[in-house]
Amino acid sequence: MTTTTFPTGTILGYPRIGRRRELKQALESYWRGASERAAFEEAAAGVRRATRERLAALGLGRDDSSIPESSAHYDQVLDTALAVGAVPARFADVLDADGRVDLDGEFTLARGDAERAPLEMTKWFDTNYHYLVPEIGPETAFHVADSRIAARVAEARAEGFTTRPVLVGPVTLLLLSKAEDGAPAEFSPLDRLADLVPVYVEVLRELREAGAEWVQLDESGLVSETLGVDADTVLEATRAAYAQLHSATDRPELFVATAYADLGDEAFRTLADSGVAAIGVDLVRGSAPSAEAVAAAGDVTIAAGVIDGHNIWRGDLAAAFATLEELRAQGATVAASTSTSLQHVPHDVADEPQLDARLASWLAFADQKVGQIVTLARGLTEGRDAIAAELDAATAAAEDRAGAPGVRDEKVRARTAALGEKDFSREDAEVREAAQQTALGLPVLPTTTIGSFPQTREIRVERQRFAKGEIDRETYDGFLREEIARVVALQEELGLDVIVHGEPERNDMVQYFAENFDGFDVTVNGWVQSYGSRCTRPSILWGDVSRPEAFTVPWSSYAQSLTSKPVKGMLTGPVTILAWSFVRDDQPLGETANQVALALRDEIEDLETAGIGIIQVDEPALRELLPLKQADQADYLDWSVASFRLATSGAAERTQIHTHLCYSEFGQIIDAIDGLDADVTSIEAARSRMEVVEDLEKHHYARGIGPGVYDIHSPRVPSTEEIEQLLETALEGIDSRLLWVNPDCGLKTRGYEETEASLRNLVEAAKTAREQLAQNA
Ligand code: MET
Ligand SMILES: [Zn+2]
Repeated sequence: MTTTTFPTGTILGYPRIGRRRELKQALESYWRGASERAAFEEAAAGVRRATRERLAALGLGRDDSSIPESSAHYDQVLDTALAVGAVPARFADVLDADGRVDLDGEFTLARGDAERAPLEMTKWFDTNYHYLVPEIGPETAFHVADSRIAARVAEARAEGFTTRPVLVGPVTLLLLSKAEDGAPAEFSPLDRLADLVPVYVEVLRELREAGAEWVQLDESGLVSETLGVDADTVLEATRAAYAQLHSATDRPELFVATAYADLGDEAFRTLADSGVAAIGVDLVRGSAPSAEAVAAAGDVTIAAGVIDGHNIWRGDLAAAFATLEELRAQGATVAASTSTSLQHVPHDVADEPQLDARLASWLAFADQKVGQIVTLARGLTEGRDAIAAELDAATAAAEDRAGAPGVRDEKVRARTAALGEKDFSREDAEVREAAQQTALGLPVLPTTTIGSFPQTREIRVERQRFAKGEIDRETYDGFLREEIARVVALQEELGLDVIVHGEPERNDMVQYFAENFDGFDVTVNGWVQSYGSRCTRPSILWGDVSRPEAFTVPWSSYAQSLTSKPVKGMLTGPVTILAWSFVRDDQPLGETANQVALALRDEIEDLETAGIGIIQVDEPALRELLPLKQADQADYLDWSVASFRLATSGAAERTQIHTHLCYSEFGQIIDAIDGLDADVTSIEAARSRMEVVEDLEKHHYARGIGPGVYDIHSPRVPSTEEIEQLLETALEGIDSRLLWVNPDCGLKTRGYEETEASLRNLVEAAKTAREQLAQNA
């Protein structure tokens, strides 16, 4: 057994897609068949190497386990699942005769193939990162199926580093898993803990052999109250798992990291009692363990997550250091850490030279945060005086930010202050339904799409050329209008009932709004991994928000001018704009949400005036921001639902307000969805095979609803029969008068060939279902 001390400063993880998204390029080129496996492996290794070198250059130690080995080709949950052989029966063939899985097997699980849907994807805690959901049943044969994490440790070792491998811990892995299809109703993946932990013991031995002195086991499952298992059961599982891991020989020291919410004394003590050597706590979202818990914890190291891993503000460094000193004064062994992995923030503020220098001085991306950790660690070793200059500089930046122009806009403040109850509600739903039926005259089971059409290479090229000034605004707008005309014509040819303009003018559904609202700035290189090779570039919401002028109206009205069918205007809702941006942390989110809502309300008014009869306000992130603690959820749902209603309730009765939410687990927030009071709601359902219908039925959901019948996350074309089947399932729980027929989400990541084929099948399936309904009537 090793007895190395825990590093004084560390981070829980680092962005892994590469500073210039090198891993994304490598993945997509491999998937396209444009590069060989060896070239892919080489590129992935290059990203890992660059990361280690960068972190060492920023001041983390090469050989003290402070650098996490947190890379993953596709997803860290998948990596851990593969390491312990959590491969569902429907993918049994990806295992070779020795029970091992290779790179292509990994991608089959992640992306599916012609016969099989991939593993389901869902949000990682309350972030916009999506992990692949392992499917575990009573028969899942856990075994070491893959040793890549150990291989990465060895690879680092060969390059002169002692890094700290990161795995999802056993309790969290099971909490985040779903029961495999066909498992008995009472089965819960956590039932398999006793079978799983021995495989972790083997993995730990491999890691030790590869040279790891510490291992990080991510157990954020311990902080969440939204995973459907009660706290006592989780603590009991934790006790059992870590007693066993602790008693294993030939293993690295155990660092259990938790993040995204308060760990709480009880869970902290459970971990400390089990003998783990270091515990990570999120002190941005949660509070430090109590003095008693610290005193009782013996010599466990507390990795105090004082630097926000989930947002980009430079923050109050002096307060962070004071927190560390306070813990230390209580007798704790303390290390400075980030509150979460830095995978949620971009690489480097220095990559954004276009940003206003003043704004830039308020920010810290991953590399700046590593710098802050190194500073705090130095303070812990050398004393506060040694870092006084850095602490003062951060304080000065925070003061500058508080008084900067635009951070407060009195006009915006006056408007939110004057809001009253009537600004949050519409006419009764039945009244609206009648008015809309008259205005729109849609058939039963109306077909539509979620908004975006494929963003072709051509669109991206033209956008680039416009951004670079190679073509003028008029030429670019002309190109976009042609694109819209093409997409409208295609939808008419396919026979869709409600038409969209296709969103070619938007590079991103949030950034587009950030660009057109005051109070935001956007980045150029600020990519953050969303899932697999997909990245988004969150905007920075730093000031009071307002809308200078109408901006979606010209596109929607142009589309409407081309067709007699209704065109659906397309906006992104306030909660999603907040969730997918880096949001100011100096006022309650609810206040910021209302500012965004008013800006959207202005746009809705203008769309209506321009003759747009259907307006969709997307809120795919509504579930994402749901607090992990039950005690905080009611307040969140109150302000988030209110902001949507504030945005939409100015609409006339005859205007049909749609909303769209993707990602499952709707049962948890169905009251809130109902509370949005949208006339029609489209949700993701194809991948989870319409599980959501049961929730809707139980809830007696009474307004328009479109559970997705076409999974747009993979290039697979669903057959007409398959869609008919899904519609049949939907009709078992949903009144035909309320059911809409649509894909799970927007089509922008898809190619035209598969999109056309899929939509053709969708329209065909709707037709058949309509005929059946007519026959049965
Ligand atoms: C992630 S939700 C996407 C909704 C958007 N209207 C689109 O179709 O792309
Ligand atoms: Zn969506």
